[in-house]
Amino acid sequence: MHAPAHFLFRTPSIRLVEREALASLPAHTLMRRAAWAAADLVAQRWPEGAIVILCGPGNNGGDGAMLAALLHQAGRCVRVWALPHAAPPPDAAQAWRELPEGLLQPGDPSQLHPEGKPPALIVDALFGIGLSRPLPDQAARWAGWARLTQAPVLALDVPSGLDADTGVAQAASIVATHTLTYIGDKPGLHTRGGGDHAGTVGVADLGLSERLAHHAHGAGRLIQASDCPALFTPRGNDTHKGSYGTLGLIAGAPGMAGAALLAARAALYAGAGKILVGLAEPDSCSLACDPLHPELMLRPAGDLLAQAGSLGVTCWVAGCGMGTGTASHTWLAQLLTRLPGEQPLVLDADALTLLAGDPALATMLVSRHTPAILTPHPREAARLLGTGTDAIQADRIAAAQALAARYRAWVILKGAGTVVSSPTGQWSINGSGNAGLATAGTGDVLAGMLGALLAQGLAVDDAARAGVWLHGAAADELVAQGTGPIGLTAGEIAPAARLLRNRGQSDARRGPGASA
Ligand SMILES: NC(=O)C1=CN([C@@H]2O[C@H](COP(=O)(O)OP(=O)(O)OC[C@H]3O[C@@H](n4cnc5c(N)ncnc54)[C@H](OP(=O)(O)O)[C@@H]3O)[C@@H](O)[C@H]2O)[C@@H](O)CC1
Ligand SMILES: [K+]
Repeated sequence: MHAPAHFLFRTPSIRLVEREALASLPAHTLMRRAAWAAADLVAQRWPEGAIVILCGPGNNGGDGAMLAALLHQAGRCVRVWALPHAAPPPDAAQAWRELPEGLLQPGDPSQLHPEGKPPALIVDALFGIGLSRPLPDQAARWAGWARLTQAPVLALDVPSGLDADTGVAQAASIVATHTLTYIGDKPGLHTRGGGDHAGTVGVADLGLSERLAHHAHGAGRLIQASDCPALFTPRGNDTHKGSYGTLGLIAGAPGMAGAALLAARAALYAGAGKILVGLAEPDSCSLACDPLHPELMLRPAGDLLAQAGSLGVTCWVAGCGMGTGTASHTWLAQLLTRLPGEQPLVLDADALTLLAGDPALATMLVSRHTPAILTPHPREAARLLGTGTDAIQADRIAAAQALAARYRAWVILKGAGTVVSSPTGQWSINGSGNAGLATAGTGDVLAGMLGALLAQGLAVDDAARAGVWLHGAAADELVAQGTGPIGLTAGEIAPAARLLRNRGQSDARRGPGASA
């Protein structure tokens, strides 16, 4: 539970550390360390069988060539194919000089056993962090061949074709089952296409972790269970419902009551003491109570807001299926400016659309003392920034930071590898979750969970990180049980999250050694 933070570094920081190390270490040291780290991994993970290594024209190709020499010395059957390289950089040139004769193959790896056994392992050393344009046709063909073999693929540093900073993958990118990344972990391996292309990610720091630590101020973090200790703090016996907060939820316009119930039930399962649901319906509620969860208290949104002062609400969530009409606009403005005190606030879905459409609401949000949490998906983020979804997805970290700065809020940019940014631009990427979450209602569940954690007194930064991690981890738990990713339903996430919190809490009670 107390693992050190797992940092993520963008390419300029990695390049800086690489340059410092190259200047102070004997020639070729780093590439040798990179190749040794890969050779160790291959020996452990794929101890037998033939290995194909695909090399590119730069230092990533040099890593591959040096790895080939080491594996050959260890008695492994290795074949190397290389893209044309006129004048490789010095480290790579040295690696090619050291490559034993006979390993470098002419032609194309697809000619290798066309109908026969695939190699035990394909190593992708085509391109690393130096890829600056579309993959050349030959590399694209080799990547396609590697996919067809269905052999395990180990990418050195970065799967070729995947952007190490943004996770944007070219169509022809290598799809790796494993990635051994060098010096420090990289955001592009964990957001957008990173999850699909990098497989299991390991880090070889090449002895540079201390140097890299000097650059941690601009780095991000991968959110893991160990970053969310507050989720697993054991509850005291001498507590009551008031100890765990009262959540006020403004959600569920006519036809969208499901969104309100999903969010409210998720908040209940995430441990909120009391939940008041203000249904976004004009006069009276079409739903008197939730028959499955009569614990939830339902009333019209207007009534809930009018009574807010006497109800002791400790956190508000607004937006899930709330609608974007005049009444919803009024309720949102009321939430932002006219309630007694200033409780933590989560804005989702329709609340974000309203915000994007009215600068006056944005001004109210920015004027809050305590930053709110915004939970846009990429299309909502595009509306909030006045741009297109493609621009958001082209650099999700930059988009989350820009949103956080513009609205002076915590931003949770949803999607594969959810990005969290603080109002001042400190960013993290969620390390949990899977494609099962790509279904209606999961956003409502996340909003409800975040509200519940805030209502229970978590600080906004802890709640933002813990909420996204718990939501993703619950989906991972469901997949592990066979309930997804296909057909996972949003309503199943909350009970799985409850299980994880309680399991982690009882592990915490048992003390060190127990797993969350
Ligand atoms: N330096 C060190 O000590 C260490 C480095 N390490 C390793 O080096 C990797 C970075 O090496 P790198 O900078 O040489 O970049 P890399 O990814 O090999 O590719 C650049 C080459 O590809 C070319 N090129 C680019 N795009 C292209 C395209 N579409 N189509 C065709 N060509 C294209 C580009 O040509 P140019 O753009 O210059 O014309 C250049 O020749 C890093 O990921 C790690 O694996 C580790 O060993 C640790 C120690
Ligand atoms: K690579």
